[in-house]
Amino acid sequence: MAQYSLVAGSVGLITLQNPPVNALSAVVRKGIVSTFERALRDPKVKSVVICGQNGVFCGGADIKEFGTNMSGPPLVPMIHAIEAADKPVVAAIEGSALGGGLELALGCHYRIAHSNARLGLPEVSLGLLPAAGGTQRLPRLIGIPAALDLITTGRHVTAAEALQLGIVDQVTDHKIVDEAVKFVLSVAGKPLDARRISTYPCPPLSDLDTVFEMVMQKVRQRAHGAIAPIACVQAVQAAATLPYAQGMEREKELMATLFTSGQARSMQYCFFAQRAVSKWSIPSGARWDTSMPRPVHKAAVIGLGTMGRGITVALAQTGLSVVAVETQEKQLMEAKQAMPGMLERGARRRGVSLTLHKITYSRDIRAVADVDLVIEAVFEDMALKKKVFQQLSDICKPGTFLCTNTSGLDVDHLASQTCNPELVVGMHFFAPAHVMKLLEVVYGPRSSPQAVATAMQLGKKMGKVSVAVGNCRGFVGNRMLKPYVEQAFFLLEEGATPEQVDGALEEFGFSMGVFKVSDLSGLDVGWRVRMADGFAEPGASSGPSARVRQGRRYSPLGDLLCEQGRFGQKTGQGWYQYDKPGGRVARSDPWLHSFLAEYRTRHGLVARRIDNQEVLERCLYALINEGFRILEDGIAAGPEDIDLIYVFGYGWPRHRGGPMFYAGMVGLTKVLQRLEHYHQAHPDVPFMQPCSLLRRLVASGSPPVHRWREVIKKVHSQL
Ligand SMILES: CC/C=C\C/C=C/C(=O)SCCNC(=O)CCNC(=O)[C@H](O)C(C)(C)COP(=O)(O)OP(=O)(O)OC[C@H]1O[C@@H](n2cnc3c(N)ncnc32)[C@H](O)[C@@H]1OP(=O)(O)O
Repeated sequence: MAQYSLVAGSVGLITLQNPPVNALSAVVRKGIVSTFERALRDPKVKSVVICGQNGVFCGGADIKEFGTNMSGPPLVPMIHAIEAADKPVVAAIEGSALGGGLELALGCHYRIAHSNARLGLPEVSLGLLPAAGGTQRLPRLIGIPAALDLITTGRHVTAAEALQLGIVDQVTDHKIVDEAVKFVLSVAGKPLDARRISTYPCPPLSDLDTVFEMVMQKVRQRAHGAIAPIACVQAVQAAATLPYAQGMEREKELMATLFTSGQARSMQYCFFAQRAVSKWSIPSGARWDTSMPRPVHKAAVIGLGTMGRGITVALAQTGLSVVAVETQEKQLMEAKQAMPGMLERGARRRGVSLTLHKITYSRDIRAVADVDLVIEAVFEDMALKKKVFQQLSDICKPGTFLCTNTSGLDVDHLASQTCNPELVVGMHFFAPAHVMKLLEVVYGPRSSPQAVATAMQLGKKMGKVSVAVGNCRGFVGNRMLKPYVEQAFFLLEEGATPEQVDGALEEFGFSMGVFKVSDLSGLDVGWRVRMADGFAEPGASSGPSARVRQGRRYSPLGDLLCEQGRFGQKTGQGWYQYDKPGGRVARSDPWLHSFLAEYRTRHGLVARRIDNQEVLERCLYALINEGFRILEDGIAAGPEDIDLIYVFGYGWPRHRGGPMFYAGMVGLTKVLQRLEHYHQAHPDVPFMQPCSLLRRLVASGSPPVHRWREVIKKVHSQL
């Protein structure tokens, strides 16, 4: 609702009240309309201030209302009425003014912000555009280039930047309502015509067509198939080329298309999924709201390779004291040299100034004796990690949490090396660890609720999307990756090329196809794992049984490339070729194509024409099927956990909502049928055998994704 009061004798104060973010629900809109009419009617009232309760102006339209029969007064006429008023209206902004919240403020005649405020039009990240006049008013106020930047990226700006851009008229450190009242009294009686943004002409820009062409090209490239950023550009183009009223019509038209698109549904699902996974619960019964995290003031990182450096930077950026340990002199020196640059670039990326970081370096693991939490990030080798955990257990003060950054080794086995296994959890970061948003927090059967809560909270502090997952080989993300990569290899054997497979996946929306990712992360990483698992053996990749391992179909293609020293970007050759070792631009490699042709001949395989539909179905449905197994095994608590892991850690396009949500969009019956079809065609590929949870969901009438947990609960209760 909206509360009304009269202050300073002549100012009508409207306070938005809808905790926690004062979203513009139907009741709030109704409240604004009625209180505003009251203020206009009251002859005592000479001006109006609009603010939000509890330190937040407004988090925008109520996202929960989208997809329902929206009732109550619509935003656009409400904002027009505010702008048209003949009494001055000031928006008093503190906390957030986002989406519809900022659009409401843009309808006011003046805007004052507290220095803590963050403003933005983030609708694009919900698959929408700012359709309450935002695409028409913002370019008129701050010019086309700046408006395009804010609207197409959805980025939030600080009060200081908002002032610089001209979005707000004043920034204050004092109480926002007091300042706004003072301000509105000072402008009483001044003409308002020049304060109505909708009447402004769009600031002229030379060579408008070229500007929009270039922006559109850039936005399309970044969008990976998402339609909202493109609609945002089109709406701003309307602001630049049409009178306001026609521009508003165009905004409405474009919004209508987005609003009903599957993409908007997917992205809004991701928004709520992100909040849902922070409310974690694990099979032991421990939960986010009953498990108290312990404060972490000082942390340590063991091992300063690529991952260790990134983790150290991510910890230091949160203001923690960090002890960085590396036993090898050369690696330590390199890390010391690299870290300041990483911190500087990180500050620039986050738009904050570089502060003094408290990192101390040591070659001696005993330097971690007094820290609250250690993250081990040494080479991915169980024997080495075991040794480190034994040492840590001896050295660290009682109660220190011991975390491992393993990407798939048994966390419980590491815990068993220590005197206090309840203090051990996995903290699986993704490279580069100071940039990538995902963190898998891996609990073992003995991890204490406090250890899980502490790792989850530390992740949040580091700005990560932290997802609690159970302990199994590869956890969630890497476990699902295995069948996906396996299918990609099989497709090459059957006639596809890396370019075709990657092209199909990139067209689907992945920022990089599976083979480009493999080249980037290094083919040797998977090779080492396959060797440890007894799949890849030197010499076994070319014999008559090369394509069968442990009774199932196997492709030794990756092993063969590694045997040739083709490790990807780092060696300048992998599935593609690069201009030099460390090169980044993938080029098609004729050698690889002849190698594939020879390989097929050697194994009596006849290349066939494979269409992109088959590429997508085989790679994605194999991955999704494993996702269902993970849910069935209780390794992930719900589909949201899996979806966020894929969106934030594996480049799954957000506008497709994550693999499990996508399966629901495609239709579970169809996914099941296609898996059955492919399993029949490839009975020696166990990953294609449909998971029983998927069958169960289909048998239960394919409920929507938010109801899967009920079915999963039933399955677990019957075990
Ligand atoms: C018909 C349409 C016409 C016009 C176009 C207008 C469109 C819009 O305005 S779309 C909405 C645009 N706004 C946003 O995208 C902002 C979304 N919210 C946030 O970014 C953040 O919540 C925040 C920065 C405002 C606050 O962050 P934080 O303090 O970290 O809190 P949480 O994110 O955990 O949120 C707390 C709580 O509030 C719920 N919530 C937040 N924003 C909205 C919203 N706009 N509508 C509905 N609910 C919202 C969020 O889900 C959390 O709920 P739970 O506690 O139940 O998890």
